[in-house]
Amino acid sequence: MIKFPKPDVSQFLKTFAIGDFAVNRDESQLVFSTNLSGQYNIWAMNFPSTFPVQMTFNNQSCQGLLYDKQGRFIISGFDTDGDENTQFYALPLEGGTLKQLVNNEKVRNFFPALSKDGKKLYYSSGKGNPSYLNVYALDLESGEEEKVSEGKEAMTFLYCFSPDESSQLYYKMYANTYSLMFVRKGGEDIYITPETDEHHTVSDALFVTEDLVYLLTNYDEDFTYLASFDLKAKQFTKIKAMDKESFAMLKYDKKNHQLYLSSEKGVEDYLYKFDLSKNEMVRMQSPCSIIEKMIIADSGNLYLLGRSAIKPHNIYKFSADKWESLTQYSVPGVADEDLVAPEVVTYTSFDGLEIESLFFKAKQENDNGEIIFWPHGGPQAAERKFFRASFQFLLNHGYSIFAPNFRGSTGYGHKFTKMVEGDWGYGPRLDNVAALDWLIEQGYTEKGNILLMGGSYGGYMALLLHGRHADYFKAVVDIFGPSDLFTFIESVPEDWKPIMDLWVGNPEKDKEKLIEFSPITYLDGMTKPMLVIQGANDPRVVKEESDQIVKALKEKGRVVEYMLLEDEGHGFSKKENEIAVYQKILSFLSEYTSNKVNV
Ligand SMILES: CC(=O)N[C@@H](C)C(=O)N[C@@H](C)C(=O)O
Repeated sequence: MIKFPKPDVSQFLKTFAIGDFAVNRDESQLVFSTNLSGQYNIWAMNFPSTFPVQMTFNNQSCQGLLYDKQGRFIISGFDTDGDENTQFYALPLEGGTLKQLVNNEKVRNFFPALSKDGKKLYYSSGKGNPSYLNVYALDLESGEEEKVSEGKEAMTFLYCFSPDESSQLYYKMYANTYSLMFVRKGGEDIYITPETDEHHTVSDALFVTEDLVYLLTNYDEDFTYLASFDLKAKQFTKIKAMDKESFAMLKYDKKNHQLYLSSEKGVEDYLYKFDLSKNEMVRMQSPCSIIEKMIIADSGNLYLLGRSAIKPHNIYKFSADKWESLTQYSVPGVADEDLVAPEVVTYTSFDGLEIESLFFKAKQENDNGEIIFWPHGGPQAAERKFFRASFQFLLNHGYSIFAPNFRGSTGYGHKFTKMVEGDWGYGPRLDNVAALDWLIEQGYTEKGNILLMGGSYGGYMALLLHGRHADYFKAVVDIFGPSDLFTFIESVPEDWKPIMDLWVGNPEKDKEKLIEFSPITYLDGMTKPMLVIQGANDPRVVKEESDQIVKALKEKGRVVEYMLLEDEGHGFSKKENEIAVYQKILSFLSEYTSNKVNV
């Protein structure tokens, strides 16, 4: 028999991803945004065939994908090379040429929604109100546009319509941990959680009838539960909570009068069905450990986008009590047994707080004894059991990866998530230091021998840990991390600015704290070799955040390499760039470890 060579490690980076999807009403077509051609485009499956057909060729990732309710066209949002200034387009069902509908240059537009007759496109936009957003209705026949709502006090989005479109649900975001929803009905705004000064969130909601809304909220609780709001009686009712789980997504199956819910519990998601007639919650088997989107068709069929630790993005269909995988994405040429699933470990932090973490241990035959310490981004997010091609690539090269869900992470209750607010650089930093000490105590590594890498808030934490605790590390990779909290606060998108005081701090009132928490304060401590990676169009952590730390370190004569990607934003959306970035990281890491590889 022919003996084939081991898979080329660059194959890990040739795994495709799916950003979004939509299904038309009669389920004859499904469209999805994927990088199958190396760059993100929209592709379709024209059922019964599941063979993917390319629909767009503009090579941009898509934000917002929906069908006209009568199935005549598709609406899609695209930005330009990661600038997040999303504009909306119509796309014919057979694909091809896009027709631009919304062109608010250099403006952020969000959440497209179509009227039932498909004549009006509603969207939330920074146009005329960059901090709090306005909602516009564009008449697709006449091209005339009217402002239907003006955001005040907080970023305000149109969320969805009632069945006869006479009322709308609006989402008002004061912070990641403080977001309310209200129904606009007959000129009145009716909040769907009881009035309180206590911060809480409404993370999803929908109309089941004109007068009945179901919602997910943590009002008066730490974890998010299912509740209802009766618009006639103005009555809020708690319906169902699950122990230490937060419901995250809610969908209504009208045909079977039931709800589908996803819930977050630490590093994985669960899937539930709630029978509205019997008030009964049943846990379902899920095809993946992380659920990213669900759509319920009129027939009651459930479509789900998700991924697992060793399985990349796929779209699944649940019909007649069976799951079917509509896409077949996997790591090309790599067997499941060559991929690494993480172990879930818990350690105790400096003040007794328990921190759950994912530990990806390189397979014995690949293990080079090196550990990469990975603080995640967000920070109000978490490292979870989702496939990352970059992790599998590094694991295959022998690097183990440790990723702690330090205080501030999601998935452990509202109080835990709030712990990072106004405390970017103390508690979370010491949770990371406790993780480093745990790794050393357990004999996995030694002080001074650890590789440090993170993106965004994780990049910020990598810089801060480097500046204040350099003795743990031998090399550091910062991927678009804020380096100075004062310049970061000033340069974020306008619609983030109202949340900055609570989230990060106020430059005047919290001046001392922001100096203490800014990595740039600790330049003298940053003595280890460093690689900085940045997308030139990143609107969240702008290029200047990386430019200034690189310049300051170079002036001090430190070893620092800088990789700038001209056509990327807050992430690497183009395969060619993604491969170049991780090849660069690999060669950088191997230069500072005993492990020499040819790349
Ligand atoms: C407002 C907010 O929480 N934004 C996050 C999703 C985000 O983009 N944070 C950056 C700083 C990151 O860490 O990714």
